[in-house]
Amino acid sequence: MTYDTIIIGAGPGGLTAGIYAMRGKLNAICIEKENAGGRIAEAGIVENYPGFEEIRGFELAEKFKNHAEKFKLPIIYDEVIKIEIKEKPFKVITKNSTYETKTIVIATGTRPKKLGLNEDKFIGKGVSYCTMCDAFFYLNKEVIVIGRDTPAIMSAINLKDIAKKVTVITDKSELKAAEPIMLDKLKEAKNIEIIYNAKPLEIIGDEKAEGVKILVNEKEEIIKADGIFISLGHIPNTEFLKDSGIKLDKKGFIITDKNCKTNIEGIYAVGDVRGGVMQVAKAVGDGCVAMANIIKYLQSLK
Ligand SMILES: Cc1cc2nc3c(=O)[nH]c(=O)nc-3n(C[C@H](O)[C@H](O)[C@H](O)COP(=O)(O)OP(=O)(O)OC[C@H]3O[C@@H](n4cnc5c(N)ncnc54)[C@H](O)[C@@H]3O)c2cc1C
Repeated sequence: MTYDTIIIGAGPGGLTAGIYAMRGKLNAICIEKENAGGRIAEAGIVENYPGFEEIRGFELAEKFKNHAEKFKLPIIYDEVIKIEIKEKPFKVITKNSTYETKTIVIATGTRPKKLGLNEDKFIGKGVSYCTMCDAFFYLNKEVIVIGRDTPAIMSAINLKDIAKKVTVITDKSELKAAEPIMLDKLKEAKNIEIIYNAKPLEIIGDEKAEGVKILVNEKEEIIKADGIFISLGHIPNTEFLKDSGIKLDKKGFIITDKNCKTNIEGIYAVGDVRGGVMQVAKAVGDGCVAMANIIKYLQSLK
């Protein structure tokens, strides 16, 4: 069987594309390797997705999944390991099967670059990878940003007007910014302190993160804070596209046009995997735009 469309990834972007596909009466499936709902399930409270003044991340993820299921989007739990697009129909190859399709939506999101220390047990308990999402929980409190260059600078700038104090810990001897104006903002802020050449050794705390142990000037030190933001950047989940022919930028994000179309006719990318702003509202908007264009494209084939 050849599907009209296969959506890879069941996060907010993929599930929105799925809802539009089912309402457009396409023969569609969505393939998800972990949990339908995507990364928003990792968020504590979400306060910036319109229509929901305050909702827990996992509840919003569940709502996206239930909404797609209401329109009978089939979600297949499997991991896509390769796509073959040189000939039509395209082939989507998973660990367990091979599917044929006229169009593809890539909605595989990103994963955060990790510190590689003991941070996993503190996620949602004082450790976050997302200032845009979680800064407000540290209103008038002290926070640490661990990172390098633009991601760390952006996090510190996002936090400086909310937190009482921001301590940036970096293992570099300087921070390089994508735009020099960012460095001006960093220097102007009276509540940002930067500790250079500092190697993070361990997040400290029992139930909740309480600070970071660092090695600086050959001495171990503990920097205490109410919250810790890890800002080392994001890694797009695009390894399975290696050698596929789909154009990626130098960081591995998928290059698209304003309609979310990749360099290949019939193949679209939505949400975080396109880079730029990484928020649910954008992923949902992309899912809608991509599927509306796929529906037009499929009609043009008739
Ligand atoms: C802790 C945290 C808090 C956040 N808070 C907010 C917030 O308050 N507000 C906000 O707007 N945004 C927030 N975000 C960001 C938001 O979660 C993302 O912008 C959004 O989930 C992106 O949706 P997406 O569909 O592009 O990708 P994702 O949600 O990342 O979904 C991608 C899906 O693809 C699947 N997948 C990946 N590779 C494959 C493969 N090879 N085969 C099959 N499936 C695959 C993944 O398992 C995943 O389910 C937060 C993120 C985090 C981590």
